[in-house]
Amino acid sequence: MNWDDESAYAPSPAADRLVDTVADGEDQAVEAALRPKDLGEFVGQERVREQLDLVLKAARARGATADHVLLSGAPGLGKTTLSMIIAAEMGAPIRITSGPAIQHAGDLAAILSSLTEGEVLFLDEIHRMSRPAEEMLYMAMEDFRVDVIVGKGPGATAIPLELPPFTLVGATTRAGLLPPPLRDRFGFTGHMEFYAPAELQRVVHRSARLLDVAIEAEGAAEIAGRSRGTPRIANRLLRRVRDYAQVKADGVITREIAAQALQVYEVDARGLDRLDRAVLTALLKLFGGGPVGLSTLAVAVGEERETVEEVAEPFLVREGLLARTPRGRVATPAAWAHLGLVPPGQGAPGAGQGGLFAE
Ligand SMILES: Nc1ncnc2c1ncn2[C@@H]1O[C@H](COP(=O)(O)OP(=O)(O)OP(=O)(O)O)[C@@H](O)[C@H]1O
Repeated sequence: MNWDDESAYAPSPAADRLVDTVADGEDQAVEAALRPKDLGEFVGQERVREQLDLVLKAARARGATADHVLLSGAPGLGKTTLSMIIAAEMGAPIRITSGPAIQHAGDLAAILSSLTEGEVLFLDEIHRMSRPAEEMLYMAMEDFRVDVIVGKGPGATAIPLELPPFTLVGATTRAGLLPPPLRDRFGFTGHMEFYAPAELQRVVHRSARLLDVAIEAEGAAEIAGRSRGTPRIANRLLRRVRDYAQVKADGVITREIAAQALQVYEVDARGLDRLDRAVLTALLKLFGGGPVGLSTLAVAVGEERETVEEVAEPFLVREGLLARTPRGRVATPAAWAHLGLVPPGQGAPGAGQGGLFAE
């Protein structure tokens, strides 16, 4: 994706998917209530948690401001939550902004110059900051100083401005997009992984308790298994299943209720939704499992090329259901199994075609 392109900021055509990783309005309204408040409450991410715990404890023992922290990982894995925990653990206030909101170096200078000593500055999508702002940030991170340019042209002068020590917490979906000079200025880098089902089950239990929802262990496991390794999706599915349990049952989320509810919302046992299944079904049924070109596949499902490539495929690839090869998209044996279809030539005699088109 070209980050300088205005269209990159437009909502994704699949933005209202229940399994979308980006927060919608409803998510934002409830997420504040569901965020863990300290490292002890933060589920999973053992390595990052343990290392961060050491960094923060050491800073506290020295009476110093914590080193700058870079958090990388997919949306909805808890980067914002961790930044708030860092501030809370350091007993410091937090300021939250994002790369796209800082288009001019002056925007950044205004924020930096108003920070108080020890404050945490959370910069989400740090890879989308403008180049001049990025260059100003280098100096601010290293020397706690910025040069504010006053005037224009030959008469312009740089006025140095001292900053109080602060902790920058940068978040990015792709650490590889950051220029090395910026990456190198972080004292600690934590890579957030997708969550294991057992961890998501704990997230669901915790959220259910906070939302005052009755849930059985197997109900939480059912939701966790369909949440694509992402707490934000787990919390969203939990809210939809809660609605279903209230309307169709006695309000208690059991395994059956969770499965029935998510069938209504078309999120299958592995977390694939209608779009994912449409792509996979076309690949298997129309193209015999591939290889097929991306454009052809997109036409077959009636979606834009970009939607298939950027919205549907990453999860299918991660799940080992689809492979991107130089000759085109190819389904894996797991894809056939997941949709209950038999690859051509592998069925019982006479079952090939029937299996291919079986539901
Ligand atoms: N480890 C965790 N334990 C419990 N809940 C979590 C955890 N990580 C995330 N959550 C929950 O998931 C939701 C999304 O988390 P958060 O906003 O921190 O993600 P993010 O990585 O910052 O996403 P984005 O990149 O879109 O800003 C929050 O409501 C939070 O409560």
